[in-house]
Amino acid sequence: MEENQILTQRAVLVGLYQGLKDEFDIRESMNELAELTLAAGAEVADIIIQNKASIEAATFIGAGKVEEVKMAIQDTESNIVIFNDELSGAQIRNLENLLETTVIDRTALILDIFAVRAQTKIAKLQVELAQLRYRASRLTGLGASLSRTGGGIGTRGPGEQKLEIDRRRINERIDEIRKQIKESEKNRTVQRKLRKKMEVPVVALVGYTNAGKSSILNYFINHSIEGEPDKQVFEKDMLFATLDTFARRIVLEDKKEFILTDTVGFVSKLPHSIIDAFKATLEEALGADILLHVVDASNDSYKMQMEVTKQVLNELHAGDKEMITVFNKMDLVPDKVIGDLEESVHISAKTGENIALLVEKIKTHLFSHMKKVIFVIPYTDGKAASYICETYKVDKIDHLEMGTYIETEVSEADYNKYKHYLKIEE
Ligand SMILES: Nc1nc2c(ncn2[C@@H]2O[C@H](COP(=O)(O)OP(=O)(O)OP(=O)(O)O)[C@@H](O)[C@H]2O)c(=O)[nH]1
Ligand SMILES: [Mg+2]
Repeated sequence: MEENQILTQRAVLVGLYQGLKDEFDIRESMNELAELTLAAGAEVADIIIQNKASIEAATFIGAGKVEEVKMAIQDTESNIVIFNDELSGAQIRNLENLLETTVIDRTALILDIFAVRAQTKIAKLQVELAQLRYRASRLTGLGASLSRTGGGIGTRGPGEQKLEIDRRRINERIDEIRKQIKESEKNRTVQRKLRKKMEVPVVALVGYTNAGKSSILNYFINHSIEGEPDKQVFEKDMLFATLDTFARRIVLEDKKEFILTDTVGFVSKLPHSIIDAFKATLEEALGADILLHVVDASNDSYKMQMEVTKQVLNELHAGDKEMITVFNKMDLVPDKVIGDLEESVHISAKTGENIALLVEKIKTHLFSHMKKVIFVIPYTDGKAASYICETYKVDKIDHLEMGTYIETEVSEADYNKYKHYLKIEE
């Protein structure tokens, strides 16, 4: 029953822009809204755009446009209207009364996709948190919508406690989820500390949804010399295929290793509630030593997508992190002159083109400061010897008369700190 209802959902999309200069932007934005609608499992029946200098307080679009939308609903036998901008609770209620059908906004649509895609416990909690926040801020107007049941966009959620709960219960649930998220964060922090201690550097893939982040991670997993090919991550040609941060250990041919993490993709007008709810996991990923900003070079809107990614990174205070821009899907771009940034590389996760170059760049960033050393540490400084052994990958260790002999590679800071123990060449 429910499946059927989802399949037969037909949507009229409505967008508003102000002034001529935004005309191109609104088309880009509406195309994306159409893709999001498809990703949520509904069909797009019609797209209606209004150019209007000011927003109508009660109905967002003007009265004439409301009539036009109503006609479109009837003509196309649609049963949902999706607005490209965030609506207030009152606007949704007014529009639902006038249009006599379900009205949702872009935020609710994105939240809905997230609700369906969330797999792990933490992702489910984060999505529920975002949904509850969205609902809490619209309680006054959302009377009809809140009691909607029966499946379809706008009614799906990870928990069963999503409908007909009043503000107090919503707040209670928000507190409860926050606690649970914090609890699982504690475990992650322990893991992160462990990693830091092992000095395995971390590289994070970030970027617009569908850019190819998971495909790049899978390519690295396949080519890691201590491979765990069964640990491939999910990649698919759809928006928001990845909702969880996955981390995989990658070992390069020269035995240098790093952790590569995949993250949730970004999209324009990514709801604040989502950024907020995913902040904890995103911030963890963004604590990486370097970010790979993955761009779908074959997408006409790639410049806008790069801008959006940068904005979201700024919002997460990761805007000035070390970053390599990775133009991906170059196999689909016929003339290969695209965004020539200084720290950029043009690859294809599909053909493997230029991945070797990307690896070189990653290595330069992660390991160029490392120094090959031979220490002989006297037994009186056992602390230093055990620190070196715990922190770095030791190539050779021996117990000589004068002390512990260690061959390894250390950071510049530790090189300076322990240089008095360097083995003196004879
Ligand atoms: N032709 C081509 N397709 C690619 C390339 N890299 C990825 N794709 C395809 O692009 C689609 C999206 O790839 P994903 O790796 O899932 O993208 P993502 O960035 O992880 O997307 P989200 O998880 O949704 O944020 C898939 O269908 C991939 O097969 C590439 O280099 N060339
Ligand atoms: Mg992905």
